[in-house]
Amino acid sequence: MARYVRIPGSIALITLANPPVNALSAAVRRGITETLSRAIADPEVKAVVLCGENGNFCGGADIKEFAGPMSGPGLVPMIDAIEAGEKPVVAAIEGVALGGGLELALGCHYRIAHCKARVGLPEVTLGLLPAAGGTQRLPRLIGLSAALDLITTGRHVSAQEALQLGIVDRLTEGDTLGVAVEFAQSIAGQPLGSRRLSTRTPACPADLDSFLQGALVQVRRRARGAMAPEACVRAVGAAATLPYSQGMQREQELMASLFRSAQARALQYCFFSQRLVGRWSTPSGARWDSAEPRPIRRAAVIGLGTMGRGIAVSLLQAGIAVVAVETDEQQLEAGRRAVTALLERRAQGRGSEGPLRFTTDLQQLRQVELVIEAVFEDLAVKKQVFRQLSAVCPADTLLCTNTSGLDVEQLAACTRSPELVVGTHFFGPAHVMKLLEVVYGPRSSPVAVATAMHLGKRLGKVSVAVGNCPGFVGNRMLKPYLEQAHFLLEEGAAPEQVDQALEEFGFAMGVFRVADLSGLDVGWRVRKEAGLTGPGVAPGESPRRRQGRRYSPLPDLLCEQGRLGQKTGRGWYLYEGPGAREARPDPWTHSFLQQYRQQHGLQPRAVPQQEVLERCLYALINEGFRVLEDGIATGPEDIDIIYVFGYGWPRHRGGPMFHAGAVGLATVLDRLEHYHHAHPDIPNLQPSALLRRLVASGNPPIQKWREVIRRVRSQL
Ligand SMILES: CC(C)(COP(=O)(O)OP(=O)(O)OC[C@H]1O[C@@H](n2cnc3c(N)ncnc32)[C@H](O)[C@@H]1OP(=O)(O)O)[C@@H](O)C(=O)NCCC(=O)NCCSC(=O)/C=C/CCCCCCCCCCCCC(=O)O
Repeated sequence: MARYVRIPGSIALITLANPPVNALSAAVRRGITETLSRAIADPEVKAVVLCGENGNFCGGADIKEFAGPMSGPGLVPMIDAIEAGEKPVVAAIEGVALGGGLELALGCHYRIAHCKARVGLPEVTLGLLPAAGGTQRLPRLIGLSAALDLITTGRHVSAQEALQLGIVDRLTEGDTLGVAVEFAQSIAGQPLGSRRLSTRTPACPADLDSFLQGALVQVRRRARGAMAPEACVRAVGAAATLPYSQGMQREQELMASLFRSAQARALQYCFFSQRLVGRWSTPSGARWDSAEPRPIRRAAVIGLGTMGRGIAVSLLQAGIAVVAVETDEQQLEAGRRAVTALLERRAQGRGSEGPLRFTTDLQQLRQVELVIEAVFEDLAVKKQVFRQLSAVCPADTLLCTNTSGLDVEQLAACTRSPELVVGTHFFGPAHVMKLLEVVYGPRSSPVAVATAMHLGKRLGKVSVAVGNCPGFVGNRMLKPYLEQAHFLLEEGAAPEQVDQALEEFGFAMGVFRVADLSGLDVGWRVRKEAGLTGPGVAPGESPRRRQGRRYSPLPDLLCEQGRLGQKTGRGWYLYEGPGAREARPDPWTHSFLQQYRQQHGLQPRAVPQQEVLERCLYALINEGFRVLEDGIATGPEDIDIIYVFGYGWPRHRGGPMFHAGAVGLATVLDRLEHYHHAHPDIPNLQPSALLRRLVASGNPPIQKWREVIRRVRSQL
């Protein structure tokens, strides 16, 4: 797992060989330890070059090993041995040097990188810290402040920035290995002194205490409730205040507190799930490894509202030529201005966008290979657009809809080639948010799904393939969550109390603050169309019952009052004025709720925080199990990735389905049974068959759920 070659000029070349990213598995660590001893023992060898196979230096410790007992040589003594050796070791960095990979390079005496390489210490994103000396050596190399930034964000740094920061000594545009070997020859025999980073003193800000205090406040704000960023600050702080060996001890202690934590497990699950969702399949047998995506060079976006603008920007930034279409000149002009402004704002340092054209003429779509419709969320309007598109575009054009939950199959039915219709559900702002739900209908062809999934990847999104049903995965599960939040208000809770419980759980914003931000009229329109409120409601129907089940008209009543959220300066909360962002609890809302409860004979009670969390989250999770039963998502990982990337679910809690497993499926079942017993008129609280089956199967680990799901589906 590490190859050793003697090359002319007294250089030993050690190559990490564990494709695809040369992760530091036990075998690789053993290989490095053995080959290094060999180089040190060989009197002919004057210097060593360390590189990685396959165009990658090293992607870090082998994350798969973290789940089991760690064995084999430790990373820390291995890296210490490199640094302490009397022969210079040069790291030749191509591709990535991440995590333990960069720590390994920091143990080397020199670092030479290819200009396209990336380096970083992303351990924090896995719920860990760089515990192979990274928190102690990096501050000694680039100063405390820069090291803290890299270690607490885990961001990847380009080779150019790495050179500026002083992480690497030299860049090359050509043959990295050749340059490193030549360099190694040139420095052989020179004293190593301060090239050993552990011997240096880190450069620190003048007021260290308040600097570290500020850093703690900042990381707490950024990732509410996450343990690893705080531990990173403390470990880097130790580099500033303790001698190297004691700092290393502190680093190990802090790592031990994270290593087996539930948060680290959740974050590592997210890492692998993000990759797993790329290996999609559909019930009709289409698969990621057999369906060939079509190349997309020219696309069109229909509708330049907020979503359409973001989608156009996203396509352009991926180098795809875009025809942007609006219905009339005025809307087109507004769209043009908005898209141009977005591009200008994002252009700094880029400027490799595809060409952009604006038009009101659908005939201009004859040359495009893919169209994304992003018009008003109204089935009749969208159907009309699809009919027109089908008439104008070549028959083999892929037609995508950016609906957030309407029936993709009904749109497909309006076209000549229904097999080339899929949903591409972007999340706003579409040029920023990472999630793309790719929705296949019963007739979507493998090539259509593959092309949309591949397009998502090109746009830098995490794409998840899901089946067609109202709301797809994300919005379908959101419905029971929102519903519980409204019921809790009826029963005595205040919006800020519900939000506080959810924010303490880790959401950046609670449900009511999100509703105010997105606009309460969005859901109002959907409920009107569904006949739940407005003129479609049967006369004489009780305001608190719809279609035989409990219903809360609270959000409808707010909309009727013109309280649409931030844009009107009032919603569930009160704002300084229309468009202002700071939400303040509103006495009006409190007295409105009081009157509402009186009017409906509801006795308010103190709702415990635990109940807020359980009812909102378990109702959402229960719907997740139904989504799995129905085959709308293939596995729990699809749901979790959708929620982490699209709905602000705290990543360190792994996603709703992972959370259910972490709490214990039997507990979730028990609490749902309890709440359903108390509220028999809320069908969403009735535990799903799959949840029952998983509990009966002995609460298997989430990686084994798919087997149970297959059995349940085959029986349903
Ligand atoms: C940028 C990447 C490297 C590459 O991206 P890309 O080209 O897009 O490819 P991917 O699809 O992402 O990856 C390809 C496959 O490779 C797998 N992969 C990638 N990286 C790793 C890895 N590090 N380990 C294992 N496998 C990896 C990936 O899963 C893909 O396979 P598949 O499709 O899933 O099958 C990108 O991959 C990337 O970003 N990788 C992760 C980089 C990273 O985060 N590195 C940091 C890893 S953590 C680390 O390095 C830690 C170092 C310090 C450890 C010290 C350990 C000491 C233990 C002490 C224990 C103390 C307490 C003990 C107490 C107790 O026992 O109880």
